[in-house]
Amino acid sequence: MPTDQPFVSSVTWSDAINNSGFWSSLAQTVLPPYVNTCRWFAGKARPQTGFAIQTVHVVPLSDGDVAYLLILEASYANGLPEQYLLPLSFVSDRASRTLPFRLADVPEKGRIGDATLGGRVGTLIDAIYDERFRQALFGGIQQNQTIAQANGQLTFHRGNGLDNDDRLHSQVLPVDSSNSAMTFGDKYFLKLYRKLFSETNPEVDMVAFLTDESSFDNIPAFGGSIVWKQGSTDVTLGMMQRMVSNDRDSWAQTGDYLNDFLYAVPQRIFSIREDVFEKVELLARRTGEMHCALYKPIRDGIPSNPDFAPESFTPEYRDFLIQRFEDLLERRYTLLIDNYTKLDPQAQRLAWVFMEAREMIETFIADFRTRSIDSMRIRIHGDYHLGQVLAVKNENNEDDFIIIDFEGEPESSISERKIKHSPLKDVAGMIRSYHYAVSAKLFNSAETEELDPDHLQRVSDRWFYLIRDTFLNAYFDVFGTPHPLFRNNNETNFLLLIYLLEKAVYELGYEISYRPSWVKIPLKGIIDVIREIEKIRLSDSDGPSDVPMLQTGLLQKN
Ligand SMILES: Nc1ncnc2c1ncn2[C@@H]1O[C@H](COP(=O)(O)OP(=O)(O)O)[C@@H](O)[C@H]1O
Ligand SMILES: O=P(O)(O)O[C@H]1O[C@H](CO)[C@@H](O[C@H]2O[C@H](CO)[C@@H](O)[C@H](O)[C@H]2O)[C@H](O)[C@H]1O
Repeated sequence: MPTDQPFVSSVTWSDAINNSGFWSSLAQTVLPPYVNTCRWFAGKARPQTGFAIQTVHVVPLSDGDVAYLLILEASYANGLPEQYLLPLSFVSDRASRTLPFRLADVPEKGRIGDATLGGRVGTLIDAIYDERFRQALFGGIQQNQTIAQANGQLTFHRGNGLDNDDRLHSQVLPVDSSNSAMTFGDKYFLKLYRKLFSETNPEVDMVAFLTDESSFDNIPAFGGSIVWKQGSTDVTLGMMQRMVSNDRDSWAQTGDYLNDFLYAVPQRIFSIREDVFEKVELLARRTGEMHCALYKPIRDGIPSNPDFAPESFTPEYRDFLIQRFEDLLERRYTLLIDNYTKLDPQAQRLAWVFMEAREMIETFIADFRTRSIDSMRIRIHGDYHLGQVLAVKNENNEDDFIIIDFEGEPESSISERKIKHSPLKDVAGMIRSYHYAVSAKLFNSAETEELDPDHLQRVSDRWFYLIRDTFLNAYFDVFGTPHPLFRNNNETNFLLLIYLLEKAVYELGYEISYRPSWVKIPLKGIIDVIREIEKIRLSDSDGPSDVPMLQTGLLQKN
């Protein structure tokens, strides 16, 4: 618990809803130190100017008690305020014996602080750890409930993936991430979104669409959602899906396969097991099938669902992508310059090549404005990598994959996340992820510590190129080319390079901020694309000719 001072108020827990003084006092005392310890709070590193409780919703519990859903506003010295969801329960010492859970089982991260409310001594906890609250959410979804609130309504929507179940035992998943997850009887998975936006979360759109309007089975079916309706604005608070019994995610699975590969490297044996290629092909097929399911062409001039109707590469989209890329580049170059001296010499060399290539990259991106592109854009996963795919057994006990987490890129706004892209953006995400997997394994393992880095780089590249090409071939086989999504190889190559570069540049910021020792991985990815751009530039007679050549000498040493 982050504060030792108990929160004392003469207001009782059940009367608190109507007492604004109670909430402002809570927001100024107990909540700031607590929220700053929470994994889901993204504002920890920003200068904060205060917290306020913007809205409080009541959630009635089965025993007559209540929990509250707080919409907490965090304000900063710079930039716009952010809204977070904080569910709150009060466990009084007196009532604790009659509850269907033990306070002692609530983990430290779920304990907000001791409190005495209306003379009752107890503990304020994050209500996700209160079984009664979890059951209230589940019951609300099952019954399509609407609970009127002072500020709008709390509405629960039942999805097509829900059966008629009796009470199912619930649990909070221990994974620490930017959201919170709970499970119901190993059958359903409910995610509560912590950072809120005044729009429907793209994950709900995507999962509901794939469940209800496609035959794509490799996602957990849509079980329902929890929405705060405020006039015409829908704020998504949570989403339920079928729970998937899984071994691990594909990142962990690929890591295991890479262990076998890694152990042979010091003996100068290059060996990839056949089943590794089979897994890569299967994942590529599932990825292609997902994109086919998201491609709903307009028939007789009428889209089946306008939100998912394919669109062309309009001038507006091109401008948006170029602007977004230029802003990203600007932010990354600044970050790189600020952190340059902290990088090791090898990373500094790679960073230098990236900095030298700025003009060439900008010209390559700008070329996107005028290049002829007839391929179409659709809604895509948007944050696709190996960690977003669960390794499962299907009903015939065969290996398969289930795709999760359709929320989109965490750095982007919700409107941006709903913009249609070429599905090659997802393909680029997965290719980058394979590059990460092999690089992280080969360059961070004791087994290869003594090996010549240039040799290791060649081995790593060889693994990556084989896997990448296996993935791409199996992916395109799903469509048969040409396809409206991939009109010709020229367009495909160009778009793939753009999205690969964008992803690697994005990752550079993620690694500088969170895992500086991994910074070389995206830098190497960026430089690989730069080399490809070079090749295109030299062979493309229509291409720009006044861009300075790269200092290729720097590229020879990785
Ligand atoms: N339907 C599901 N069934 C079982 N486990 C799931 C399901 N969805 C997600 N998970 C597990 O929960 C973790 C977090 O889910 P994810 O959707 O990635 O949430 P976040 O947006 O918080 O990262 C996943 O890595 C996976 O282990
Ligand atoms: O938390 P999210 O899944 O939304 O994604 C963020 O974190 C990811 C790391 O967990 C990060 O992914 C990068 O590292 C992965 C290996 O840990 C690798 O597989 C991905 O290809 C690479 O992009 C992701 O970029 C970030 O948004």
